[in-house]
Amino acid sequence: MKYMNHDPETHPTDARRLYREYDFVVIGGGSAGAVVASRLSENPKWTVLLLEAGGDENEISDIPTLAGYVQMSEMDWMYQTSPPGDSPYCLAMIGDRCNWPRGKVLGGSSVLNAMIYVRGNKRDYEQWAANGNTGWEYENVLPYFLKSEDNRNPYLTKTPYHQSGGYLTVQESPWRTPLSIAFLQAGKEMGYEVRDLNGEKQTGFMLSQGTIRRGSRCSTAKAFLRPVHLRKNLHIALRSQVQKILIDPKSKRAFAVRFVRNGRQYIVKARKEVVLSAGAIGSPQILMLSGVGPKEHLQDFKIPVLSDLKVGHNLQDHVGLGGLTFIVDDPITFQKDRYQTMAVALEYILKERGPMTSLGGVEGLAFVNTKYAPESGLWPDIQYHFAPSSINSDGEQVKKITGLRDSVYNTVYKPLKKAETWTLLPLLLRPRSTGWVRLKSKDPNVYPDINPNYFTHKEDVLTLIEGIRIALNISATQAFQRFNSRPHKMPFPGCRQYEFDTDEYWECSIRHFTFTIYHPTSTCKMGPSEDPDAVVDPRLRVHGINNLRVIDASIMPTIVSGNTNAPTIMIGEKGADMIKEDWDNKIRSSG
Ligand SMILES: Cc1cc2nc3c(=O)[nH]c(=O)nc-3n(C[C@H](O)[C@H](O)[C@H](O)COP(=O)(O)OP(=O)(O)OC[C@H]3O[C@@H](n4cnc5c(N)ncnc54)[C@H](O)[C@@H]3O)c2cc1C
Repeated sequence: MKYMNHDPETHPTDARRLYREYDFVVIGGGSAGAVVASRLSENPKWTVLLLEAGGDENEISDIPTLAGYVQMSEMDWMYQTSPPGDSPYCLAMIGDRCNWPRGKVLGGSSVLNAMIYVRGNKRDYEQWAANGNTGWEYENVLPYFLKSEDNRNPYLTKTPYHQSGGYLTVQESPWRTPLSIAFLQAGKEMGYEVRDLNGEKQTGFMLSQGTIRRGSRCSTAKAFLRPVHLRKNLHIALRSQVQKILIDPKSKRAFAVRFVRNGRQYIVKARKEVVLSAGAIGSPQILMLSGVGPKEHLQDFKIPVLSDLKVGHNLQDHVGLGGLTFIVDDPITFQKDRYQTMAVALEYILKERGPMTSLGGVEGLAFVNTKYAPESGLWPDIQYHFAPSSINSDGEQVKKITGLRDSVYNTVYKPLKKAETWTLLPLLLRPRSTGWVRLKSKDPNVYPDINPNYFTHKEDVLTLIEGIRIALNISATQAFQRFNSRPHKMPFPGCRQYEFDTDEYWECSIRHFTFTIYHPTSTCKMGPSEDPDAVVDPRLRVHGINNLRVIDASIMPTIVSGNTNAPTIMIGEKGADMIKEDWDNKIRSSG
């Protein structure tokens, strides 16, 4: 028992008896919320309540290669995009709708994600700052990336861009296929550098860095909440779904939160602040239900408007072509039959090594420039995820979680059942097309309308087509030709009328196998009061409302050029520090 108390990896307890009032109530224990709750409760004089709609993570979600199996489980909200309008997408999926998994579990989407650790490009943050978000320049956010980090690759911690000793363990997977080396060699052949893409420059190729610890997933719950599970001033309430933030209409002060737990409704008060960290879908939904959002939209649902803000607008996501598959001859790829064996499982359990530590199957990453990228070459517009597997490699699990239609799977991927395959996912880093999250009902249990509006801007389509052509060039390098790599040319049933490799063929393909790696952001955009689209100010306080902040991926003014988990954790760190600074200043000025 004593050992359990002191083990920094003992799971936090689900608080049974809650106080009526806390200094801070944090809504959502995801990538950002877990960080915020952990950091705020460092002050022993403050009481903090963390409300999380889901339960706890488990042994399955801990295993990196099983990342895809956590989707569509009870840990997943299982959102879907609404069917598209004039700009078609997700046509290869049942009902023309893409699945949008989000974590409904302590640790949030960091429990479902592929664990890839990428910080984005310096210029992303310079752009945020240039748009009025003072304090978010790269030099101001880098210290917060470092503060979290416990990097376990010594060659990286020697540089000024990495740190050890933080809560969040980051490391390369201890295992990889030989094709990962071909991927790096291909990059060199094409004139790119193999470098730390989280370091000085982002352009180039590298082996994936991931949020894993001793071969297992390092979610933000594991990283930031387990080590503080003995703190008396931090209560974590699981299976507690927030319905509304209560805001006094006169003073415009957020003073309490209403939530449902085990079928009962509760109200808990916040003495100092309410912090909303429910993610890019949950946060705008809760704000709108609480009277903060676009006036006309709220009036449609007869919700009294307390602050007329563009909540839910500006939805951004990284989108690309899924299922771009290449075939090789040698038995060196990641196939279910080859790697889901007892020997592999034992290697993972006993040695914390082996194929099961592979980061969601993504072994390599690259950032490259199409002809549309800025001339400096330092702000790439396409990212690749390299996987030594494809849609067919994991039985029908990938088909299930992507929602692929039988007709597509059976004609394009099923014939590859026995083939040795690998995949490149070309992803658009800075999409011009933006979408929205809107209420469908006043009922908090009804999921909102999620419309990413992919490909409404022609430039997005053209850039992605360039990205696909560069991917074909990667397969054509000597590094991959050693394995006789060639593209799988079977068209999607809806694209048979186009000749392979024409622009029309690729546009049709991306509108069919539209693939997101689930990076929705920007629905509660950060910006100064002059910015008509801003929801929160640069200190993450909701415009027009007192004592309410949003701290999660939804505040990004523009999506970062890279995977969004690490930047969201950084936002959690910086947001928590701003709260500390602001309350410190208040005490000083009142004393
Ligand atoms: C399948 C998948 C793969 C991904 N792969 C990667 C990757 O490899 N690398 C990467 O960098 N990024 C990846 N991402 C994206 C990344 O994980 C997210 O950007 C990040 O986790 C977002 O953090 P957040 O704090 O904004 O939201 P979340 O982490 O989603 O947290 C929101 C939390 O709020 C809770 N919540 C929501 N509504 C309520 C409510 N009403 N009441 C109480 N609680 C509520 C949720 O249950 C959740 O725990 C992936 C995402 C997914 C889904």
